[in-house]
Amino acid sequence: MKDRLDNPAINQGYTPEGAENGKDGIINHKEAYEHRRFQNQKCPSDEEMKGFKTFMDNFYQKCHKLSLEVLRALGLILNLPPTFFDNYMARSDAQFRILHYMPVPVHTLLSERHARIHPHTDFGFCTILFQDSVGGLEIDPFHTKSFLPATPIPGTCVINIADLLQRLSNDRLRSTLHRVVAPPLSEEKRREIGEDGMLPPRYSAAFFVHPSPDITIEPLVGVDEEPKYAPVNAGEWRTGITASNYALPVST
Ligand SMILES: O=C(O)CCC(=O)C(=O)O
Ligand SMILES: [Fe+2]
Repeated sequence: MKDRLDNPAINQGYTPEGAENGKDGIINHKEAYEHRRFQNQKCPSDEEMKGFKTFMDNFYQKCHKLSLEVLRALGLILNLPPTFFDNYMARSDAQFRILHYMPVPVHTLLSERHARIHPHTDFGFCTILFQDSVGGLEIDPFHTKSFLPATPIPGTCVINIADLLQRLSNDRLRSTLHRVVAPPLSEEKRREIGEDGMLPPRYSAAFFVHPSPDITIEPLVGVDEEPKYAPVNAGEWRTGITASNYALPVST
């Protein structure tokens, strides 16, 4: 398919169900489209989908602005000056992902080998997550395999810390382990769906905030504090993990 995401260095386009599964062997039931700031060669044109690119570009800009404010707020917690993230974010090219989790048989999603999205941490700075009212998103704040529902609250979004902020903050901020599984169902809903019925679809949108690709992420340490992580180049980090998630060669 011409619109398919196939280049981890660009990480833009459409991903069908089954193309991105967990390394833990968990099968993911989702499809997604990724939009970028500077490169959108695989975005459907106005002839193919009228107004889609304009809508995505506009929403993207709003999320980009919000991401700068979120980072400023997180910087306050870390005692960093308000301009600290300016250079980190000057050439930021976040990945805006829209997700469709298709209807799936209840018994499939309740089996351990299946999920809407397997347990993982995101790997940029942080993620701004918008979810519909269906539910099923869960977080494991202390990485103890004890997942709690992140129940949808109308008019709000979820902010997840991701791996590069954990590294930069030398573990002061912790990357959020999360997954999407079957939503909690009332007895009545369970009866209505039945043992062999289908769970309703779920829609969400994730804005993955990544720093400028040329930046080095090196832990900020105090006097007498040891860095827990080696420095990494943000662009190589992103391309490497994307290639591994989609089982694509790095050099395509
Ligand atoms: O759909 C969601 O709520 C979560 C999506 C997610 O975690 C991801 O795409 O990395
Ligand atoms: Fe995620």
